[in-house]
Parts: sequence; structure tokens; C-alpha cells
Amino acid sequence: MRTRVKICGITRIEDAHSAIIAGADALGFVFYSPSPRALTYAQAADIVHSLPPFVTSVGLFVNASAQEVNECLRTVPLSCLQFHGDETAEFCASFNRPWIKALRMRPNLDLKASILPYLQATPLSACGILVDAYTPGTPGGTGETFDWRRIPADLPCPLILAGGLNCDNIERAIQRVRPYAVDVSGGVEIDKGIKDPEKIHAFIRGVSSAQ
Ligand SMILES: O=C(O)c1ccccc1NCC(=O)[C@H](O)[C@H](O)COP(=O)(O)O
Repeated sequence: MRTRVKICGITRIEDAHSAIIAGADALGFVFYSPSPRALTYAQAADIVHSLPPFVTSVGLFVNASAQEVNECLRTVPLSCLQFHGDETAEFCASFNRPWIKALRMRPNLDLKASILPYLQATPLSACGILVDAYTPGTPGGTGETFDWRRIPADLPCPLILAGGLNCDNIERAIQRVRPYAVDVSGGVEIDKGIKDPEKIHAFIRGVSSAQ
């Protein structure tokens, strides 16, 4: 099966369209104000309204309140939610929207045990689990990798691999992990929140070569 690609930390319409032209399947929008890639609901709505069909728009939250997530959903037509904080499975499942839980590979994390509550959530369990590098104090978008051998081969859900991916390591990462999808932010940037069309193309070429 073809490995899906999500380009995360989109802040500009032109970057969204570069990613789609290059073949991205999904775009990520960061709603976490300390992030240099954060954007307002109105800015995200402008970008999402400009997208062609069949592109998944993903909203990222870090320990946001239910009120904040619902307010975002009233403004931005997101296809999917992605939770990067300490959100419970019940919280993630409470928005009537497909969702992904991000887990950071902190030392000694038992990935299989940690994902179970999210796969058993009602009324809607996680549609995928994103695994990212662990950097204390930074919930995501660190540009750091981790030891991919820590990911069990038999995870019972679609796996989205993130953390320090770029056009130099993406083929090795896919061949090693065989994820459902890959997620990249810093590896395709010129500057924080500013994507580079050439790097996006090179990244997606790397994904295709790894098949
Ligand atoms: O990108 C951010 O600034 C960010 C901030 C807070 C939570 C999550 C964030 N990004 C999440 C992503 O999905 C990134 O793509 C993922 O962490 C990988 O980032 P990178 O290592 O830069 O490719």
C-alpha cells in the first residue's frame, strides 16, 4: 500500500498548495499558541476553504479545552483532529470527528500498552496513532528523530511516523518502519512555519522511492 504523507505546520495558502501539487494527502494546522507554526482559526479557515477535494485537513491541539476545540471546529472545516498533549481517550473521542493521538517516544514508553485506551475509546476510537520524538518541554515539531527500532512491527492500528523526517532519511525510515503514513514539518521548511516547495517535492519523491 502507498505510504500517505502529511505535511504539518502549514501557515500559508501557497505552502498548502505546494504540498498538494507535490502529492501530499493531508495538511496539519497547529492550534497551540507557543508554537512558531501556530495560526488563528480565521487564518486556518481561509486555507482550508481554498483546498480542492480529497485533501485531509488536520487540526493539532495540545491540552486545549473542549470549548477551544469546539470553537475551532465551528470556524475551521477540519476533517480530523490530532491531540499532542495529555488528553484522555474520552476527551479525544468527544468531538464526533475522526481523530489521531500523538505519542512521544519518551524513554521506557511501552508503545503497545500506551495506545490501547485510545483504540478502545467510545463512541469513536482513534483512527491512527502518531509517534513522535520526545523532547522534554516541547510537545512536537522538534525536528528530532528517535530510534525507529522501538516501534513494534505488529501495532494494531494505522501508524503515522513523525519526528525529524527529511528528504535524506525518509526512504530509510519507511523501509525500516513500514508505517501507514509519514508526517513532516521542520524537514520541509526554510524557516519555522515557512515551507520549501523543493524540499516538499524531494520528500515526497523519497516516499515514492521507498515503496
Ligand atoms: O509543529 C509544531 O510546532 C507543533 C507544536 C506543538 C505540537 C505539535 C506540533 N507539531 C506536530 C507535528 O505533527 C509535527 O509534524 C511532528 O511533531 C514532527 O515535526 P518535525 O520533527 O519538525 O518533522
